[in-house]
Amino acid sequence: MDTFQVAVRVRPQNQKELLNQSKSILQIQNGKQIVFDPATTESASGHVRQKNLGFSYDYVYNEKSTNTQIFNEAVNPLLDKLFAGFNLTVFAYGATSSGKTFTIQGSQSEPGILFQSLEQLFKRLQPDQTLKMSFVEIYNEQINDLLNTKNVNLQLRDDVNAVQIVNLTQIKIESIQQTFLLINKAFQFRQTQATGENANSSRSHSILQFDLQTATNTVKFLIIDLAGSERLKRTNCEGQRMLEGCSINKSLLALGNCLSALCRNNSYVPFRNSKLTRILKETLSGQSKVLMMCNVTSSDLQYEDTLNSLTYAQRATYIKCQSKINIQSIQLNQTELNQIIQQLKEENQQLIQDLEKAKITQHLEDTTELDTILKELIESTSLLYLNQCDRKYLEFENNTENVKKIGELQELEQLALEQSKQLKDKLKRFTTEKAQLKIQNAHSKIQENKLSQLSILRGKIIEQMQNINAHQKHVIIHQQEVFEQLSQLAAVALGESEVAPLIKQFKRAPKQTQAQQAKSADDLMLSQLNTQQINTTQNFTKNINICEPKRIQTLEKWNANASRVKIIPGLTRKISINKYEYENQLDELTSQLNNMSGSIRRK
Ligand SMILES: Nc1ncnc2c1ncn2[C@@H]1O[C@H](COP(=O)(O)OP(=O)(O)OP(=O)(O)O)[C@@H](O)[C@H]1O
Repeated sequence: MDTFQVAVRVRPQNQKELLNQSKSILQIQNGKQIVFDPATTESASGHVRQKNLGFSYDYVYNEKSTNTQIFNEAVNPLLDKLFAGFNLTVFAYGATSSGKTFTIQGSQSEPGILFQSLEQLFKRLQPDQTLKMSFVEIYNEQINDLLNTKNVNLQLRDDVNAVQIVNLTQIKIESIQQTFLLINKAFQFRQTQATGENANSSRSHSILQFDLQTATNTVKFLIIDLAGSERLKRTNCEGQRMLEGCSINKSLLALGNCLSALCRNNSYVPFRNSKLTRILKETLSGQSKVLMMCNVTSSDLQYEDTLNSLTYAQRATYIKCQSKINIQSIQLNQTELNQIIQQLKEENQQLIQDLEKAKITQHLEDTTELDTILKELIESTSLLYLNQCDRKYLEFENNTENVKKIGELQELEQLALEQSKQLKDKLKRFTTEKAQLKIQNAHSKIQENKLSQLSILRGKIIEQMQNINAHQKHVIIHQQEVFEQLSQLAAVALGESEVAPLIKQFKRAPKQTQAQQAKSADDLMLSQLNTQQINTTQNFTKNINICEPKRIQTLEKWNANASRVKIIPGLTRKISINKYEYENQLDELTSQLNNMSGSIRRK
């Protein structure tokens, strides 16, 4: 049995996915293999992508698989190992709303693997063994005690082999009922919020630990429900939710980096980069049996997320660490000894096979390592371009509310950039012709990703520009009409000699700009957004206000006549109004013009 096992679970499509008639992009081939975007798939948008990527794992579960089936096949055998003296960690990974919490906690009718494990723990517990429990969450890089809510922001302390959480509450548990109550209460304190994708999204990583103790030995069983990896755009998160999202993504990226280093057997593994990876150091460095439950949906609405999760999980399958039995001073009965002997035999067999493989296929291992690095490079550059394009679009929107998001995206870009740089450095040692060819292919793929992200960005910007232009065009046409009416009224109030130059200036302005600036149809349309024209309009309305006394004078003269007819040179319409209509119209038109100028400027 491998020390690090990976199971993938595909959840049934949810209401949103069904309503959108989304297509399935996953094809489960057997209990161990899955094809992403198989050759026959067509997405909801009709666009055929067909990456046709095959992945294999220790277990693959489909939409109909139940928590009980998963527990019996993947978790229960690991509990044997726990009782034989091995530490054990089960963690759920996946995008937001992919079903992690459902797998761990389950529902009333379908208890998750946590509750099923608990039943087994109590069933197998020997009189000389005790069980203790602790429960924390990591929220925004802060560790909070879920068994004592006053105990927040706990610190970590490095011991020889493990990292300890200082002042952590540990409660001795003696019955299932007592433990259920404690856990259910603790869940209420866990940070959850509604996001665009999940009405009850976990915003923290939760780590539940059971210590199985005898007089001489302690083994640990960790059940971890990670917060969902998320693309900030998809979850529509802002403010606090967005900060949480960034912190979640950062710690998951740190975990991914540790997994990569482990699968390449690097001597240095960057555990210290996040609280999550510091806590998991003991688990991941071979002192624990590990089951990673990777949750995904088959819907093509989550195309990128599913691909990312499957790739992340695939990387974990390369980890070949040897778990050590957790011996302090251990007294084992015959059955336990037999189990350990069997375990050691299996591992020994595995080692012999690995050694043989290593001797014969040294260069193949190099190729595998190169493949892994290139795969990660493609992933991290894709993430980089995605973030860059998201940021560029926010910058284009030029909205003050975006400033914070832009800063956060820049931070993520920086991380992805650093990771890509490190990976590129690693590529330098692969110098054979075959390796160079692979590297060249990967670079073409990276370039392709970049171009496709840029073309999406370009499409979004053009669409937005067209919306803006259509709006501006409409406002300008309307503005000209209003201006014309206003000119006539103003001429009555101010006299033609004062108004005529302003009218001339107003009418001439667009021609100058068009001639100077228009290079294409788009430019021509944009040139109508004429600052000079707006300025003239504003001056014009200002003049009318400044000339208020003159206007009153004119109006007084007007009293003598009940109505008046006037034609202004250069304007086509006649006006025939009385004093009150005149005043009302002038006020209304002036304010309309001001509003429109403001509207154009804002756009
Ligand atoms: N296998 C499944 N069968 C039925 N319903 C499921 C399954 N998996 C998930 N769901 C439902 O999908 C929704 C989202 O699942 P869940 O909350 O477990 O996602 P999550 O990955 O924990 O999300 P987040 O990271 O946002 O906390 C829930 O309503 C859950 O009941």
